[in-house]
Amino acid sequence: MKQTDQDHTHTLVLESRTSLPTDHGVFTTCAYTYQGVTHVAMLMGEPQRAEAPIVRLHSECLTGDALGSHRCDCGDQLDAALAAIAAAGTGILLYLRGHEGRGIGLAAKLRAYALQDQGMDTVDANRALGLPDDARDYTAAAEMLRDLDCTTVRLLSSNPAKAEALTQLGITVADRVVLPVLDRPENSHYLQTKRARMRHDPLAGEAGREGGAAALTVQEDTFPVYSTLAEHPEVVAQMAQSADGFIAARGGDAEFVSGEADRTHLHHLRAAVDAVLVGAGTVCADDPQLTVRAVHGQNPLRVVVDPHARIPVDSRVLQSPDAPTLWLVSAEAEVPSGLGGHVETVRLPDGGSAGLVDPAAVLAVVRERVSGSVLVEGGGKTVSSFLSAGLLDRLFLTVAPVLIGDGVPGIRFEGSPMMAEALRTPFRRYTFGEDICTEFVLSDAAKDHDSPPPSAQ
Ligand SMILES: Nc1nc2c(ncn2[C@@H]2O[C@H](COP(=O)(O)OP(=O)(O)OP(=O)(O)O)[C@@H](O)[C@H]2O)c(=O)[nH]1
Ligand SMILES: [Zn+2]
Repeated sequence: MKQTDQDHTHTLVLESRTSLPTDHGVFTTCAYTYQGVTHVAMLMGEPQRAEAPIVRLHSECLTGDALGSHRCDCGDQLDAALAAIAAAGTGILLYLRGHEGRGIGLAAKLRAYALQDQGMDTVDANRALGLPDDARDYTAAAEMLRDLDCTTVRLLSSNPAKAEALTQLGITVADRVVLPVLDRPENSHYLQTKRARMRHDPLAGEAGREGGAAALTVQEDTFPVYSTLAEHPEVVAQMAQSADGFIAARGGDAEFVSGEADRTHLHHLRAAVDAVLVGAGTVCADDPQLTVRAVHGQNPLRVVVDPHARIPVDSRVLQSPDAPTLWLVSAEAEVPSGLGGHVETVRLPDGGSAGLVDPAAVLAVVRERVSGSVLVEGGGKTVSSFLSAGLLDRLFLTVAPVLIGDGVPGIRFEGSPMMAEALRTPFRRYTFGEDICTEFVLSDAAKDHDSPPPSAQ
């Protein structure tokens, strides 16, 4: 790295180079001054040796980055970018000062917020103040990248205008990657406006499309837990229920308790596991396909626990050959003939007089066929039976802001008479649009697989 001339305002000055330990590891940190403004470059690895290192141009946002504002997604983007660079081991984040409020400055941005409180969107608020929609300049960023010897980059951004600006300044944007940052209730209108009026890309999982100067890659590994599940065989469950604990209305109607982001999360889980398991009631009520569609990935083995062989012959798990199906029925159950070659029928060990299925026996049959993770996906009784048998390593429980009143129950188990004995485990929280997902990390094995560890209780 070269030390550039000191006193010309139009030349870039490398002021200092040091190291910064952060939540995401130790970054090499450089201060650069250009035209009187000091910016920061956060580096990991040796990006100059990479063909096209990942690079984030992060526009300063005091409210979002430092004060935790949920009005925008800047804080989440900053965190996700540093995490992505740390995960890749190589990359650069340029923290661009002077970009506050898309270049209009902090005071004007807060005035624009006040106008948004009265109903204007982010674009019209800037215009009402007589200010441009976007006044950011990326010359300093391009100069820094040149100084760092990185003139071909993979840009972490959902804004095609950033890629175009860099391209015009002589930086090759080989690819643009959308960071998986989910909308929050408070900023979803802002993010929708950016998508509708400022050409920003949709959320990961919504759609992939060609955009701007470079092709767009939607990053698939949205949360680290997906790779954990792909690497370590765990038994996990996923469930979406209303705030009052029901997975469907009285008549069985379950469309749709949770929203789009929760569905994408479910498909990520399906893609990470070798087998997805449901009870007969779920097949009868919802006729699910149990395949991976919202994200890229392989379809897992479909397992249906159905002692009385009551699922309809024309259900999709029995009819569609998109994935193999393991149909677990009792010794006495009558099974129709002529099923497709993708269906394997297996007789469960005797469940005793009550005909109750032993989750451990079910798991043993599944384990004879797959070695990776298993996802227990529904319904309430099936997930609850695996939970109370102590067989779950993790539980993802999404709660939607809806009250059903009475309906098909979600998680229900015997529980404990005293609150002190209730099940409290380390957990993580995810905001999926309007829904909140809690990941309960139940087993010691799951805790061991996690890095960083979940928050303790
Ligand atoms: N003027 C104005 N600026 C805003 C508003 N909300 C956030 N910002 C600023 O917008 C800048 C970030 O730009 P965004 O459009 O959110 O995102 P981007 O940087 O273009 O795109 P990504 O690379 O995908 O993050 C930051 O400097 C914020 O301070 C707003 O309502 N009005
Ligand atoms: Zn912001």
